[in-house]
Amino acid sequence: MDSNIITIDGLRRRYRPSTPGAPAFEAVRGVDLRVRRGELFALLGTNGAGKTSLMEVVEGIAPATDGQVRVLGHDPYTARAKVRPHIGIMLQEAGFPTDLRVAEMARTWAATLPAPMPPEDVLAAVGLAHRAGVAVKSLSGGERRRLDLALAIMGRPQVLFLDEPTTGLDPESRRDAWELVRSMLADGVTVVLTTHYLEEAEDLADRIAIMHEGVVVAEGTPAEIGADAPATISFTLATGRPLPPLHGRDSANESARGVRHLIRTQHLEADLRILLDWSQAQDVTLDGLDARAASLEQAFLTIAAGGRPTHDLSEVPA
Ligand SMILES: Nc1ncnc2c1ncn2[C@@H]1O[C@H](COP(=O)(O)OP(=O)(O)OP(=O)(O)O)[C@@H](O)[C@H]1O
Repeated sequence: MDSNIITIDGLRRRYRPSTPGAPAFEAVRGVDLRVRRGELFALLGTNGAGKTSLMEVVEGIAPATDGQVRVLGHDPYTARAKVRPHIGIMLQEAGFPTDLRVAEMARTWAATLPAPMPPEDVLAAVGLAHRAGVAVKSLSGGERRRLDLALAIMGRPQVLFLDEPTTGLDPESRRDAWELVRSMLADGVTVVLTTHYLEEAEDLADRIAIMHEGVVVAEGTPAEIGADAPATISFTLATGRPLPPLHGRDSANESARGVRHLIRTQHLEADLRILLDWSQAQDVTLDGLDARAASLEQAFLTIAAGGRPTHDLSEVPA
């Protein structure tokens, strides 16, 4: 059996211009991705990177402008009837009728599914059992996200798409949602997640792709992506003076309290040792010294700043 449950090749999505004659906008600009059976794949990116535009095509909500997408072996748009019974979707904006009560909403949704889980069990799983009799429109933002999640998992999907599932949830509810997602993974469900919470991706994801301006600029396990990013060392010197030779690159800025140095390095320990030996020998203080290992967050910030982690790390030899 093919281990890839989703394949995406050369995907492009263009939006028609809102005014005649204006150029079309290409939100997804040639993306190739593979999602393996049973994994959690997280799609990250800056605002407007094209994540939702891509997800909508993979979910079968919108057609591709160009390229090929297969979900469970079918085109999710043209073969929607074959794909839809096996996928669960939690959109950013669900937009369901808000005057129904939570339990009615859950039962109504269950009636549309071939083999639903009992609605009461699903509401309990997302921590909404005590709100079953409340009108959906009266739920808080976080409670609505939980109801969205309940509806997405109710049909026992093979593939679950979660578009920013924990936005608006408080930290405890977020952890509860993660637990629920983990239990879905343990049951063999494949999960595709978009999120702005890097720790969520770092915690849950087997693999991650980071999008920027319509293309995937980094892909791998959280550790692989983080490892491509530089570690950083920062400190302030009261008076400007040349630093000793380092592996990493220094950028220095004048500040009210002296000169602020930011060193980006692939050799954190070695550079830190050089700096500490140097500061002791020179009898200077590294004020506000901060050293951070490479991380997914660093990789993301490098990309958001317009760089690509694997292309932006040329270092000067010590
Ligand atoms: N219907 C549309 N018509 C024209 N442009 C659109 C349309 N929908 C989205 N876009 C543009 O496409 C780009 C990608 O949007 P998209 O919503 O896919 O990004 P995103 O990565 O999901 O962003 P965010 O993290 O902010 O939700 C943005 O520049 C957006 O303005």
